Amino acid sequence: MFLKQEFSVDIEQDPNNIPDRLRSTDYDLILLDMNFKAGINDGEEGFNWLNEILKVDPQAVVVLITAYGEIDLAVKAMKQGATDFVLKPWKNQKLLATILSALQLRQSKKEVEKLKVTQERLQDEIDQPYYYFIGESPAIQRVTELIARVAATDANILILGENGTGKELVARAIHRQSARKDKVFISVDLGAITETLFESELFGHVKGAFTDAKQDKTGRFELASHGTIFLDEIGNLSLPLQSKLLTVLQNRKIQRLGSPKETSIDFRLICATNADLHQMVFEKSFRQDLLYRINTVEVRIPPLRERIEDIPLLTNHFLNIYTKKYKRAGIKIDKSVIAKMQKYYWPGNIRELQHAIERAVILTEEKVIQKPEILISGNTARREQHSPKTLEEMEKIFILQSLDENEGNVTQTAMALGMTRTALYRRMKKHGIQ
Ligand SMILES: Nc1ncnc2c1ncn2[C@@H]1O[C@H](COP(=O)(O)OP(=O)(O)OP(=O)(O)O)[C@@H](O)[C@H]1O
Repeated sequence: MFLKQEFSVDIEQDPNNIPDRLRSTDYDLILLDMNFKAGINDGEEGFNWLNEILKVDPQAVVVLITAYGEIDLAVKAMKQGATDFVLKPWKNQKLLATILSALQLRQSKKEVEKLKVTQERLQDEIDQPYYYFIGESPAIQRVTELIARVAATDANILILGENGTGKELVARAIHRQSARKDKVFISVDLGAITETLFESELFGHVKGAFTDAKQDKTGRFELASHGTIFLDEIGNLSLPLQSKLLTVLQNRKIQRLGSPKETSIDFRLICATNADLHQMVFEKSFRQDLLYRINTVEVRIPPLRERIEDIPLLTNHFLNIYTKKYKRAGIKIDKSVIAKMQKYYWPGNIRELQHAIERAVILTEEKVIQKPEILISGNTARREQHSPKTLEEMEKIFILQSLDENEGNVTQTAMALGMTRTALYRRMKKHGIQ
């Protein structure tokens, strides 16, 4: 009755029900009597139940209470994992003080648990090889400048681009240049989370919230506290999940599944998608209010085929990485092969280029790779599937095609195009063609 004035209290008369109760409810503290059978007062039962409790929840905070107290018993209790020991008859104020300090311990244990998970995430981050965002093309320069400008603000960012264009890399670059750089960067692939696990993954749950919820779980938003949360493939969210996410973004509060408590969270939001969200809004498959909430600034990353000037640079970058990794120092790629690579469509963008180079480094027996087949599987004419949007782009493609037909011979290409070699070189330089 006394404790009920301060706390929410469940009373259990039969200790045999303890394990079931612990599995279904997350108790902050257990006040455990030591003798349950008439005539037996050696406290052994109390010790047995203490062990059972700690088996179910090693983090449990248990205060033992008994009328038959001796120092020895108290010492034994603490050794076996009890948090404190209270003697009957108790003094209310003393009992309250004991309980409050035990609750503080419980809070600290929870904090430690959360920090452990955050620490693991940070370690994952540190273990990630740090790849610089490489590119000199005007298109990429514009992206780099935009990153620098928006990173310092806390604005919500939406990164748009085809698969493999470097959206996650850009998100990490924004985080690294922001005031939150010393805090955690949490990446969530929404495309990989099932509908049923969405809430539990993102917002967390408390023990017993559903059948498999055996432990409390910290959600990704809570983990991202004071840091950055990166929601990849946001275009894959179903409409009901979009509403749930919107509520969190509006209130900046989360509620763990099964918990009545709301927790305020401070995070910076970066989203990415390869889908055309504006079109999806038009088709009513993406909520307009959610789009407005996430796209304070939009960063568009152009596909690789629209910045072929970067191909030699990226090729060198990945060659460096993989020749080191596979101990194949000295492998080079012939210029003619690079020219062919610049004509390829690269549907998988930089990720495809990266994998192509890794594969080539593993497979090649030559010091200088002369055969484009080892790098590009498709036929280079696939570029034609992509219709140029500007005159500039058309000119570039035309020059590349002509160079291809003339097997890279600049004099013959210039003749075929009806221009001088110098004029052709000037144009090739402008378009970043090697
Ligand atoms: N400009 C770049 N410089 C160096 N490496 C890059 C660049 N852009 C992308 N990469 C590399 O290409 C790979 C794919 O990049 P990332 O995962 O960021 O792409 P994404 O657009 O997020 O892909 P998806 O849409 O499939 O999630 C990564 O290994 C990344 O390091």
